[in-house]
Amino acid sequence: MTFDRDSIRAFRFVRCDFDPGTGIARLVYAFDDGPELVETITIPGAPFALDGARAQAAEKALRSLHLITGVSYYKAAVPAEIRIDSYGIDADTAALMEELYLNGLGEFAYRNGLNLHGRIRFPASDLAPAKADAASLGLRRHALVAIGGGKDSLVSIEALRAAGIEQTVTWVGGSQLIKACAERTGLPTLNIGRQLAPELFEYNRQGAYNGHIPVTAINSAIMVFAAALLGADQVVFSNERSASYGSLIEGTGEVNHQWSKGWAFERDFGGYVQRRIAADLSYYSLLRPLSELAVARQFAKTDRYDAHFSSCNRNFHLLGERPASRWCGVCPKCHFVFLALAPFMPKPRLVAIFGRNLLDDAAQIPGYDALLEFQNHKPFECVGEGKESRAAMAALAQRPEWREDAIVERFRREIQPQLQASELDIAPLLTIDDEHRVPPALWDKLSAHFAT
Ligand SMILES: CC(=O)N[C@H]1[C@@H](OP(=O)(O)OP(=O)(O)OC[C@H]2O[C@@H](n3ccc(=O)[nH]c3=O)[C@H](O)[C@@H]2O)O[C@H](CO)[C@@H](O)[C@@H]1O[C@H](C)C(=O)N[C@@H](C)C(=O)N[C@@H](CCC(=O)O)C(=O)O
Ligand SMILES: Nc1ncnc2c1ncn2[C@@H]1O[C@H](COP(=O)(O)OP(=O)(O)OP(=O)(O)O)[C@@H](O)[C@H]1O
Repeated sequence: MTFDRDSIRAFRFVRCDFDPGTGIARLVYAFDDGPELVETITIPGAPFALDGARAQAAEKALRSLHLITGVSYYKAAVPAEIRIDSYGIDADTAALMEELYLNGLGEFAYRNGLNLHGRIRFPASDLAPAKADAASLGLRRHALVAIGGGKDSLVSIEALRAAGIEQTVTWVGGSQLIKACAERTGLPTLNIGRQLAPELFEYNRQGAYNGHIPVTAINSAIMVFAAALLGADQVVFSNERSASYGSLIEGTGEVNHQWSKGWAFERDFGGYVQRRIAADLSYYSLLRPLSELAVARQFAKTDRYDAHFSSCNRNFHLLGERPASRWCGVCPKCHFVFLALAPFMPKPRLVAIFGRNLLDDAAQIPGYDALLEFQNHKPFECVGEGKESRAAMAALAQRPEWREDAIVERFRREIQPQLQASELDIAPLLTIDDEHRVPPALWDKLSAHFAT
């Protein structure tokens, strides 16, 4: 099996199918006439018996999953042509996919020196069914809540618990760390299986293009498919408002590593689900109105997960080694989460979570400079905005227990004098925004919960 990315002309969505007897969905792709690349998704709870309307919604959710998950394979060669062999799509669907592939592969394109503008064209077909609003399926009031092992989803889970919403804590893939967090919630759990086509890893070894993909969009599409099968009316993510802002790169503009965690994706995909899959299925992020710092403040309210959670992405590789402890201590996410929690937690508790004090380690100065957007741009990672890092650091600079630690002391001496004091106030960054898709009745219950 040889892979020569430059000779490939077309990426093909070959077919997708779902076996209700086993709960296995098969998503099939190919480059030109090459081997079939088969990704499988396994939804626990089979056999599934679906009536006419639910079966139709599940089929539509399966197709959108097929289209979204294709991004992992398409990126290997980014050929000029995209073909869909076994079904048609309409202009609405094509537009959503073009938006997702272009923006979700923004960091990938930047790092590979590729210009994808005008290149990604999903073929809208005349054979696609006429545009029709999706029906309501009479889904039961139940939330499938995505859990990622980090602080954000745990904040949502506790908020939904406080609001009395029935929930199933749901994750994709085989992470033991996520499993441990999910079990710690004490709530019902659902672990969805996902196996990428193994040929992709071989293609990577042979020089395929590689880089970041919009993994939150993939997890979202998987969970919407699961909700349609299981009859739940809500898919809840925990993407904060800070995720909508990318890194500002000189000469390039904004590149957002976490584009599919941002508002534009949530708005457009959530609208698509209600328009095209099921009118009573809501996809939303419960934390959209909150900044990263506001989420950190919520997380600090309980120590229930201190010994279980980790936001360090090095835990989540499919292949290769994982860090020896839950926090590697040297990556942007470790840096940021330590800093974001510090204003809201007693110092001994925070140091016990990480096993060390990252703010008293001068070797971490370059990492913190990037977070502060000082002589560097925000890292390509899931971290808060530069203004949040600067405000958190300024708050610590006033605290006797933090101000002499190496990184805080250096911030006071070298960076703070160059900044406007008015921009370093933490309070305005903790305000609740009103741009979100949280169902109004739930938001009425939760806005007070999130305000302090
Ligand atoms: C864990 C991680 O950060 N992985 C990124 C890393 O991948 P790496 O090559 O080091 O190892 P693996 O994760 O084991 O993946 C092996 C290859 O598989 C391909 N692949 C994997 C998953 C997938 O859904 N599609 C794929 O095509 C890929 O070719 C891998 O090389 O570097 C990769 C290249 O930059 C990243 O794509 C890997 O990111 C994962 C997809 C991932 O799950 N990352 C999340 C921890 C993550 O970044 N979450 C974001 C959310 C933002 C968003 O939705 O865009 C975040 O926290 O910022
Ligand atoms: N394996 C997964 N399965 C399902 N959802 C996931 C998975 N990994 C991450 N998510 C979800 O994707 C969104 C973004 O993930 P992210 O890593 O930012 O959140 P987190 O793990 O909850 O918190 P943190 O930012 O502290 O890591 C969250 O809603 C999270 O629940």
